[in-house]
Amino acid sequence: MTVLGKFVASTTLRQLVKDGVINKQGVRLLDCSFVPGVKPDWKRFKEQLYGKFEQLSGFKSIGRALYLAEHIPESVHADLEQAMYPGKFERFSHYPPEIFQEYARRLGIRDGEHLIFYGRGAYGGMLWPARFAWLFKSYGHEKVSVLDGGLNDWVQRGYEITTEVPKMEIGNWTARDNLKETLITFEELESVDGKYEPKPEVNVDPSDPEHEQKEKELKWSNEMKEWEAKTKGKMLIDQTSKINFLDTRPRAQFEGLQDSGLSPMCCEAVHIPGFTNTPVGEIVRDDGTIKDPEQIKNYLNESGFSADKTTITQCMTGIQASLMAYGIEYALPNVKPRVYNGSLKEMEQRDPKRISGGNRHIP
Ligand SMILES: O=S(=O)([O-])[S-]
Repeated sequence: MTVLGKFVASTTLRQLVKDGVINKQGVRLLDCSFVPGVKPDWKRFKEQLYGKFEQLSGFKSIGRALYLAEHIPESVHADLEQAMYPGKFERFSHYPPEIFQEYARRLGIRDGEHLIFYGRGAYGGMLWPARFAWLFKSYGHEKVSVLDGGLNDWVQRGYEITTEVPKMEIGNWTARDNLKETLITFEELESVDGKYEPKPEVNVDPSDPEHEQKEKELKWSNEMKEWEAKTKGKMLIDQTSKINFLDTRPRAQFEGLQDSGLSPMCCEAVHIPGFTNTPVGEIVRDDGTIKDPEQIKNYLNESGFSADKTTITQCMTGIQASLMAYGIEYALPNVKPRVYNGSLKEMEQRDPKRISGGNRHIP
């Protein structure tokens, strides 16, 4: 069988579909159509729905409706709202491997299979598929591909679509814990020499009338001064000359010329100083296909990226950052980027002062 690369052309996939390879000869095809909604209440989710895939699969999902309306033959629908869960700070949090494995098995996935992800929407429909590809890599599964140009490219070529849903048996896929290699956490970003020192906090509920007074006291306390002396400018996230910190959002959002989605109540401005803006849209051609590795390399180099440094990608909730990380691995296989999954939405809640670069918010 053809060796499948990180991005698979529609022509290659069509041949696999025609030859009856999908679902039969170790290759699986997953439609990742997804339309993000408001973040569900994380506490209620944790209590009632965490890991309950039977229940979760019964909820209405626009992504699933899109899949049911038309999809590539032999594909099954993979839903990000089931594969991940709303965390306290993250929009999409990672389940422990043994729970994610249950979800993957429900999709019918078996050990050793090659997974091809495709989708629709922005950036050639490759955002959600790349998020899934990165997710599987985070659980130790490297045999992943993304359909180049997504469903749109497939349909443009006049290839067949269907409404038929293949019947899948429960798979036997095994997840491994590769989360530390592919992701970076807030705690690690804010650690000093590998040790995380949490910022002192007021132990009074924000709704308590005493809260404001306690906050003022803490601000000028010796405890806070000591913490600042230990951490200021010394955290991993402060090492901006030694690490490629890439903010993959569109330029207008990075600069604050367009609504960034960040709260003006918490953040002074719109990006973290020292992060380089490398919009992920610039590694995708106008027709929605991925640019050549050489073009991606040149783009990164022109942005000040250095292949010798550690690379960390971020965006708002980890989606654009995943496509960028996946694209970097495609162009530079020796670079092993890590995605800051919580991204700016987590930073906004945990260390909003850090978001102080670029313009102030647009009115
Ligand atoms: O792609 S995103 O996580 O910034 S919404």
